[in-house]
Amino acid sequence: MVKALVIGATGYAGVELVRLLSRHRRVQLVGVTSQSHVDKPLSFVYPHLSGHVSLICKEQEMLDKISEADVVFVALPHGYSAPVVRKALDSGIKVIDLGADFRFDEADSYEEWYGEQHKEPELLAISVYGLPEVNRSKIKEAQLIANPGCYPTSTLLGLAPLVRERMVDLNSIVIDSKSGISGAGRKLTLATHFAESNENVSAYNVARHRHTPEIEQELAKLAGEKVKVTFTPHLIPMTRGILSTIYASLTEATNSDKLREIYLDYYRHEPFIRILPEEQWPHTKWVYGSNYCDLNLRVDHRTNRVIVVSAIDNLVKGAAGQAVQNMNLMFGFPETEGLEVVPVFP
Ligand SMILES: NC(=O)C1=CN([C@@H]2O[C@H](COP(=O)(O)OP(=O)(O)OC[C@H]3O[C@@H](n4cnc5c(N)ncnc54)[C@H](OP(=O)(O)O)[C@@H]3O)[C@@H](O)[C@H]2O)C=CC1
Ligand SMILES: CC(=O)N[C@@H](CCC(=O)OP(=O)(O)O)C(=O)O
Repeated sequence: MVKALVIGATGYAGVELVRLLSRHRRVQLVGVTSQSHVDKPLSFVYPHLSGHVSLICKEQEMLDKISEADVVFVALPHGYSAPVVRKALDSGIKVIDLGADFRFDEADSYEEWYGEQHKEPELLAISVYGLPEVNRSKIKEAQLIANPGCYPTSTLLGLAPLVRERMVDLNSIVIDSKSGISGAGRKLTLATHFAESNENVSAYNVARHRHTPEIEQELAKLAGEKVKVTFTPHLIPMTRGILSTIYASLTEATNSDKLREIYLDYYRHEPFIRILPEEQWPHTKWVYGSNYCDLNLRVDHRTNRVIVVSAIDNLVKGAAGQAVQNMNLMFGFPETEGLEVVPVFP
């Protein structure tokens, strides 16, 4: 059994990790931490866990527990992971960080887009960007995984085959994404207030969302050259899910059938990627609660552009599920272990 600790278990990403890990046959949860619910049972803070998880929330400083863990999941707001990650790595424990702290190759990019100094810049050299469909072999050897952001996950999986094959103009990519409210975490804010978010759709952080450089960095690795994208996120009144609609100009005339074949081939061994039948366009409800990323695409011959649509559950493939998938790879478990759930519908 692998012993796991979840730091920040009382957040939406952390509690989703606890839900998945509580059913994982090869994992024993040995500790959960919280900032504001110390000494309360986690199942009191989140009653849906009653009867499944009996752990008491501890304060993060109680990291002496760390010595008995084999893996530590960190689900803290960005900027807070670094000291925990350092401590775990120094104790020889593998780390999967769900925040943004270790996603960039360069500390300068983090500092520019997150507006604060990086606290452990030297660890960036050993962190592996945890997108299994792209980085599987590196993940297997990693000590530190930077779990991708939810918007980048939906976008990169939608674009990887086209960008790796250089079938699109790398300066023409436009990404329009819509996220459910849980993407903003459990903390209360005006933007996520019911009266202000219900029956409302709005764009935010236009031309300056912090996931833009993350998407560009990973696309550049696939393409072998710099990529600049236009990325616009929207908040929409649903609980979970991200739908990304991606537009790009084709470098050569091609047709939808040919591109579909490329996608089917590229993802043929991927357990969590579903290329939908021709007339079915991804719905967030079709992936709800699951680790799937549903994709479909079509060529618009009038404009010679391809349109790719991608749907994930932001808390599963966009966070906790992907983290479990990464843990499975790091420990040599079957990649789908603990993640074989049928999406909840309707
Ligand atoms: N929500 C999502 O869809 C996704 C989130 N992520 C990432 O996961 C991480 C967690 O996000 P999310 O779960 O949404 O956020 P939440 O706000 O829901 O949870 C944050 C967690 O961190 C704890 N915490 C907050 N501030 C501090 C602090 N100063 N010191 C120690 N602990 C603290 C909270 O404790 P308490 O509850 O006790 O206050 C809680 O457990 C973030 O880095 C986020 O970027 C990644 C992908 C998707
Ligand atoms: C709706 C909403 O607010 N979404 C968050 C993205 C959440 C996320 O997963 O991003 P990280 O993993 O990088 O934190 C945002 O736009 O910042």
